[in-house]
Amino acid sequence: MDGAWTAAAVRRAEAQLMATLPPGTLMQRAAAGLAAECAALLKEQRSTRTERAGVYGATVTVLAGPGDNGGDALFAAARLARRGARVFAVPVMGGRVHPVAAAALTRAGGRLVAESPRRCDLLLDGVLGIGGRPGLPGRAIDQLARLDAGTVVAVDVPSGVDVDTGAVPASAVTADTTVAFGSRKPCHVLGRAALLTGRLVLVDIGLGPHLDPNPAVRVAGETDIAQWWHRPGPDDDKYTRGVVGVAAGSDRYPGAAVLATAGALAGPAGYVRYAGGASDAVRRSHPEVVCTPTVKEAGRVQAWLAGPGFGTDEAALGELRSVLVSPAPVVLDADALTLIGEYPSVLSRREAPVVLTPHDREYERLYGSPPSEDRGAAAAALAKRLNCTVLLKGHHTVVASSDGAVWANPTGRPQLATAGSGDVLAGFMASLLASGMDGVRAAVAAAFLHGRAGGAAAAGHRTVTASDVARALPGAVGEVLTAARS
Ligand SMILES: NC(=O)C1=CN([C@@H]2O[C@H](COP(=O)(O)OP(=O)(O)OC[C@H]3O[C@@H](n4cnc5c(N)ncnc54)[C@H](O)[C@@H]3O)[C@@H](O)[C@H]2O)[C@@H](O)CC1
Ligand SMILES: Nc1ncnc2c1ncn2[C@@H]1O[C@H](COP(=O)(O)OP(=O)(O)O)[C@@H](O)[C@H]1O
Ligand SMILES: [K+]
Repeated sequence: MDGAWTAAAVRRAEAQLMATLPPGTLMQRAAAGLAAECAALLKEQRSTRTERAGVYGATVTVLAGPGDNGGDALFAAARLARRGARVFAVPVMGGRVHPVAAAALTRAGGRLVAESPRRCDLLLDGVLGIGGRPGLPGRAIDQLARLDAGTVVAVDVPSGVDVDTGAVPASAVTADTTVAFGSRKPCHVLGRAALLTGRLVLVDIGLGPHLDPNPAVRVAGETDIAQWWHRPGPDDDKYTRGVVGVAAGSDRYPGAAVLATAGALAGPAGYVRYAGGASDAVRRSHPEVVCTPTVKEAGRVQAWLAGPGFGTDEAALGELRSVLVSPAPVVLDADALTLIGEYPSVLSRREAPVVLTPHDREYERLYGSPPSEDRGAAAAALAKRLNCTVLLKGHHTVVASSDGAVWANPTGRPQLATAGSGDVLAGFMASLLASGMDGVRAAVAAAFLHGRAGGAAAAGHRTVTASDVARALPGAVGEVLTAARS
């Protein structure tokens, strides 16, 4: 399991590490990694001035703030200047810059200027790092507005974001690449700041052994998911692999039933039962699913999904109650969330795990106000209040457990925002629960694999439908299980 650490946690780890090293070592490690990444980017890109790719002759502009973040940027720029780049550094906070790094840059042939050429091949954002408060100084805003950069590289974090929460309450840099030192920070994986981060490159400066083993935000990878996955063995049968029940869809919305069962079929459970008013449509699309009209007639299952497209009337409320009296873990999505918002008491006295999967509007129905920009805290607050696991959907989906642990999903892309894609996710997650995975892991793994499937389905900029995502799920599962073995 990987993670993201707050500014304070990074500083504690840095202090421990720095005590073992000669002064300036860490900044040189950071600058060397940053310069290497910039050189690689310049090799991929033809300079607008020289029409040649590479560091030599490329124009590099540095926006330099007053602290060590500016220091990293200036030391890295000095390395590029030594390799023949034309470097212009613009101090953006009243002329205050890291003095030793600025001297290194000028020695290497770079220039400190009040204004750089309007066009540059690479813009280094060294305005603010983990010492930054949200927002940018006015001079940085002006420079960003006038510069035309081939590529924007943020040093450690995109300046202006709230490093610890991923909120972006004021102006901030939009980076193509962010080169982070030592560890991820929450702004790289949460909220709008994660979008401004662009591609994330981690430079190892030796911090790992000094970081708190409990990161502020957890980030699952292929190895975690492969470890959690229940692989069928020779003694398994369809029942021991888990039976998943899907209470979704209706005469009016048969599609939700078809998509939710498609998601469930892509998971590890051995048997999918469907309960609801869309049996004909489900049977036509998925002959392997066993259908009944109601939850009570469905028999025993190891996990339920309830909600997508099943309506919010009395009958739907009755079906939701039937699901919630079963001792099995449940995923509640879509209409079930609306019903929970109206009748929160249906969740009381429930002991088996519940995973709620709201998007922002559903969150508001459940919590009474929209999620704050601190999406980790927002998901955790709802999870605590309702004593459930919460998967808060969005461009960077967040999972929170009722005890306050927050996970950020590293996969996914905007093409997943397509009607019915949430139904597929919910069905798939219920199958993970039925196979024996706990609520938090099922939510984290489902979001990860759903994002991967969306990515595979959208390869080559293809338009993606929810059915495409469902079809791509088994491939995404196979890829993750295979990668973790090799
Ligand atoms: N501490 C270390 O050993 C290392 C730190 N490194 C770099 O150091 C950075 C942190 O440097 P600093 O602690 O000097 O802090 P920053 O460079 O992030 O910020 C400098 C100062 O800017 C001012 N400031 C903050 N927010 C502002 C705002 N919104 N508007 C105007 N002024 C504002 C504050 O006075 C702050 O102390 C990291 O992000 C990383 O880039 C790396 O060199 C690796 C090693
Ligand atoms: N901008 C975005 N970028 C990436 N993924 C997104 C974005 N917006 C939504 N998603 C994902 O798309 C899915 C949409 O689910 P949902 O809103 O429930 O749709 P539906 O109800 O139509 O099935 C979720 O997995 C969500 O995380
Ligand atoms: K920065």
